[in-house]
Amino acid sequence: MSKLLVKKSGPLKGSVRIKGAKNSVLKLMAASILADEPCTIESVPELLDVEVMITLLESLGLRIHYDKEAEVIVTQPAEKLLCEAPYELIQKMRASFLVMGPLLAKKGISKISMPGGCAIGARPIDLHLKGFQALGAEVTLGHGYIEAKADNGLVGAEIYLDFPSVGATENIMMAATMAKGQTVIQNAAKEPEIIDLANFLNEMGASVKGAGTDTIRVMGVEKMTGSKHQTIPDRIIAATYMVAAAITKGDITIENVVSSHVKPVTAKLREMGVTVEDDDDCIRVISNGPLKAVDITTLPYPGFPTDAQAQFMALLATAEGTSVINETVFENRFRHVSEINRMGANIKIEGHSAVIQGVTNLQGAQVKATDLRAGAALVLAGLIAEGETEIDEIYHIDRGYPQIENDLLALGAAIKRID
Ligand SMILES: CC(=O)N[C@H]1[C@@H](OP(=O)(O)OP(=O)(O)OC[C@H]2O[C@@H](n3ccc(=O)[nH]c3=O)[C@H](O)[C@@H]2O)O[C@H](CO)[C@@H](O)[C@@H]1O
Ligand SMILES: C=C(OP(=O)(O)O)C(=O)O
Repeated sequence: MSKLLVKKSGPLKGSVRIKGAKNSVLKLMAASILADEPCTIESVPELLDVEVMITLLESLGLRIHYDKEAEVIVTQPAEKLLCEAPYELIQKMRASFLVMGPLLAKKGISKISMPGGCAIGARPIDLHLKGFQALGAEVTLGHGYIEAKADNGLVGAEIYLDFPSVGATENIMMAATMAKGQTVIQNAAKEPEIIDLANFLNEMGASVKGAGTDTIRVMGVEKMTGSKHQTIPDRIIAATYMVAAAITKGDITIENVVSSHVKPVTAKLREMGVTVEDDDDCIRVISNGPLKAVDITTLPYPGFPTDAQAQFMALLATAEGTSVINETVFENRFRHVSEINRMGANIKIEGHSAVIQGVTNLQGAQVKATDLRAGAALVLAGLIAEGETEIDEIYHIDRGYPQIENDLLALGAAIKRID
């Protein structure tokens, strides 16, 4: 199994270009199920999760061509679209569940393995299912599978989400594209990835209005065509490299980023005493003084992203003073705490909060990535820890960072992958 070896690296310097967002591209790929014609998706990063989605779509009958060099995926509609997604694929990646909405819209039936909990929490799918039921689907559970069926097709409805779930908003939005009449999703998630998906759906002939606000209106259409779409840049990878600059007292320019997507991250770095210069699509992060402790509460967008929480935990581990991180999005997203503490940090968990007492330095240790962003946090901590840090179970990191070591090497980090 591969590992990453990270050595104390000194200030990282230079520029890095951000690739397409994992959390957007997986949904765009799922949405291509709806099209009667080929779809072209650009800026597709080379990630494990993308491979899983390709396998899943192929298992449903779509034909996929992925040009990794050009970062382009072309999807061809299935001659006979199947509607069942097995456990093997769903358990590998939660975003697999996002094929349910499009399948239901297109075929009137879909049978998907129930996704289990994962390293960051139980992650139920009740809001997705309530949405499908409101659209007229009959939902049954049995033998570990969820079957949703609408013999006479879906019918538009008003749906209020108890929580602005990203996945539920996306799944319901896709299901509603071909329902009869209008669907209104209230308390919808407002993440940039939702807007990207809505734009793609509209380019395919759907009528989705209000994405990016808390009320999304979808007017059903009869048919969806092909489309060509460029994926938005990955705001969480951008945030990770912003932290890399801050933690190593470096100077990194991040290119191909939408600055407004990382505002909460920029604000927290500035509060810590880091200089952040931002243009619309480029951010320079310069860090040379001491880092101040700050408090952070994760929230749905435009709040501070839970997907950047672990990386900030690594950063705050050596800030001056005591910081508190409140995790409000997932109920169990602190598994990285014990790993960062193995490196000499002083972090205590109190319910949904982590109290971080800054220490003067970290020490390299053998640690393991417990989930994707936890892994990224350990890489960041390894960059400033005395000696060498050996990170195991890095397949988690490969789910969401295309060859993280190459980006960091180019910025001057001492990092290598070993088998
Ligand atoms: C592939 C992808 O895009 N993943 C992102 C997506 O995950 P995902 O779409 O799974 O996240 P959600 O916004 O749905 O989940 C947020 C919270 O709502 C709860 N919930 C969700 C659905 C539901 O039916 N019932 C329910 O209780 C979840 O357990 C969690 O506590 O948004 C999260 C929140 O920004 C990010 O951390 C993930 O990186
Ligand atoms: C939690 C994440 O992804 P997923 O929802 O695919 O587990 C993430 O991207 O940080």
